[in-house]
Amino acid sequence: MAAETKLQRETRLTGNSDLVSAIDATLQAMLGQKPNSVLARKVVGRWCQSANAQEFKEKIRDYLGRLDEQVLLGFYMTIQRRVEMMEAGPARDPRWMDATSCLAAERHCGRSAVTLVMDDLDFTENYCALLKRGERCILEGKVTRAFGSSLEVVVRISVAEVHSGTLRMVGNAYFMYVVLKTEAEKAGHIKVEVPTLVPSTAEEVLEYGLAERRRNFRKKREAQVEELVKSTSMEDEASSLSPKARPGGALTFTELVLPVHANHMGNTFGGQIMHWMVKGAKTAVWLHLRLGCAPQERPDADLGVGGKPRIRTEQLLHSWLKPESVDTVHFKAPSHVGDRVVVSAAVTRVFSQSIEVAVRVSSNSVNTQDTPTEVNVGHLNFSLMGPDGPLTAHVPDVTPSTIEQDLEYRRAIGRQKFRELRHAEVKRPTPCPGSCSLFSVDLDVKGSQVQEVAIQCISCILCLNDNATLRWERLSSDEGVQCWVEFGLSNTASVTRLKIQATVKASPKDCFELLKDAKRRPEFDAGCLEVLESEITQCGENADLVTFIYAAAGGKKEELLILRAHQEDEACNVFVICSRSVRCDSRPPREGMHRGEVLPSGFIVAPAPDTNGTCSQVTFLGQFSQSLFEVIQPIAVSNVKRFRGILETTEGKPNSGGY
Ligand SMILES: CCCC(=O)SCCNC(=O)CCNC(=O)[C@H](O)C(C)(C)COP(=O)(O)OP(=O)(O)OC[C@H]1O[C@@H](n2cnc3c(N)ncnc32)[C@H](O)[C@@H]1OP(=O)(O)O
Repeated sequence: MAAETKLQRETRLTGNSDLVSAIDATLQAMLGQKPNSVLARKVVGRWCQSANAQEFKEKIRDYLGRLDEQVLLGFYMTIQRRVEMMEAGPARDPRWMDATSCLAAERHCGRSAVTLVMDDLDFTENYCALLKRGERCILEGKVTRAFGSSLEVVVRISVAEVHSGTLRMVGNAYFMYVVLKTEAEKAGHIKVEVPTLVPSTAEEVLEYGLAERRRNFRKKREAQVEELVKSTSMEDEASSLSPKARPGGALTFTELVLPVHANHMGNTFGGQIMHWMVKGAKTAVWLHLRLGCAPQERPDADLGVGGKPRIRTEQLLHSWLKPESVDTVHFKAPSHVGDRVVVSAAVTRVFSQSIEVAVRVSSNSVNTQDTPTEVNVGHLNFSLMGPDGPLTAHVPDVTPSTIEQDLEYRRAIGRQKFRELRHAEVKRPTPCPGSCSLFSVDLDVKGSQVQEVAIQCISCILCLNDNATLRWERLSSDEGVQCWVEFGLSNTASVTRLKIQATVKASPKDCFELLKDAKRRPEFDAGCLEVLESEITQCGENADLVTFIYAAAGGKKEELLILRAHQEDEACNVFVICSRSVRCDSRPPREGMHRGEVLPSGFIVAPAPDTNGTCSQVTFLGQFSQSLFEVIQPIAVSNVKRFRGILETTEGKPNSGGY
């Protein structure tokens, strides 16, 4: 895309009515004047022509010369922030995230599905600053796990920096979807099942496990918040109801659901409801801030929640709200085109680093005006940012005046504790340099988890073999050994998969016995230098934990801690053995040795067609990071040839010599 010229940018921004009316509102507050969109447009134009705040101050002198210099400099920052937020629109607009997650959910189910819950909306980077015009914002939706009639989808937001060619993850959100029943299914009380999802890569296995935990948290949220409120200390309770009440900023507004607000099923688009909720929440916070400002004549009248001097009106002009997190937004019931959607938002509590707003949404059709149905509830958290950093500690807290406000105020602390608890529990491990954390899973050898990981590993290999959506391209066919490659999405984190197949003149059982014997691995695997026999631990009947010493790229040695899982189907004469790297507290990396890691890979051994079980079809399925592909592919092909060589010359008898 050709870069936008300065003039094109100015034309675009001065023609943006949202931006112009926001600047107009700020000017009205600063100058105490009537709406004047012509002036606002001119100010935006001058801002576009200025390279920095100083230049802006000079250029704007004829319009706003009477304003204090500091105010003008702050005003420059305000416009900058608004433009950044506006340009980051697609990334943070919940409508885009909802549409993305819906596409992923419906693709998996092959039928219509609706949003039930959205949560864990987190932005890890200052996405507004990253997402400049001309950069590509990529929203990727992926099903993490299917349950019964529901499934979880993660939406990852990244920014592709066109000039540097890098892809940076800036945020993510999780959605629960439920498949929509047909009229016949509803009438017959038929239970609908979503197709199961078999994770294949380590990343998917990790998300798969965490999805279950996240679901449990969602389901027990309300009860657990109540528990946490009960356990809140007496000091917190004492700070609640007070005769000197200062209720949180609150407002209610009504929206008419038009066809443009509805999704392809005629329901109000979940993302549209979230958009209204965000609008309501932000306005409630601004009201709270406006009403809670220190009076000009007594600037030190009262303190903010963090014990800092209360925020002043002029500071508000240069501040902006940063979304911190969105607690579970639960879509309890649908609303439809023609409904009146009523959004009520109220600030419930101000913490030293965040401001919580409760938003309730109800809906009713024109003939049920007096009996609205609650369709949605959510809690959104913001922090107040100024040109020099956070200002939340300067914001006055809510002092509840009614029993309902008091209840919400207490629950806010329960919700905050719940958020912390959930984050600690479902947090994805962050890679630490030099340690194996990219592809490995954490393992407690004595726990039941070993069996679960073993089964997932087997499923992963079977899924790779059977998955009709994978695109295998034939790479080579040499001495009866065929090799295919499957390239994933070409982004930095992507994985390359390799399939190698050969017919071996030996029974599937003999092939399997050779593969299963960890000590014999170096006989056919050129990279495997040693197997630490004293470190082979049996984990139940179908798995073992083995430390291998491998030759890593560059000739250095590295160790791999591998969980090997196997499955024997004697009746069908089909055997599967696969391995993946793990982390384990009882087996830390030995001193001076780098611990490498590998993604799940393995062998499927089955009778070769038309050989009556005397010959086997051996299929190797491997997954590697793309950078290693060139090195690994020829080694993997030659390993399969060596493996075949051992079995065809020595009949694979245990310890019968080798190479
Ligand atoms: C185009 C983008 C998508 C959209 O925008 S859709 C528009 C926005 N969404 C909506 O309008 C949906 C409104 N909600 C509804 O209509 C109903 O709540 C909905 C989704 C049909 C479900 O109703 P029911 O069938 O009565 O619910 P149910 O109790 O049988 O549960 C169904 C599945 O959901 C699960 N569930 C319920 N509460 C949960 C929670 N708090 N956290 C996580 N999962 C939860 C429940 O376990 C069940 O799943 P499973 O069958 O066990 O897998």
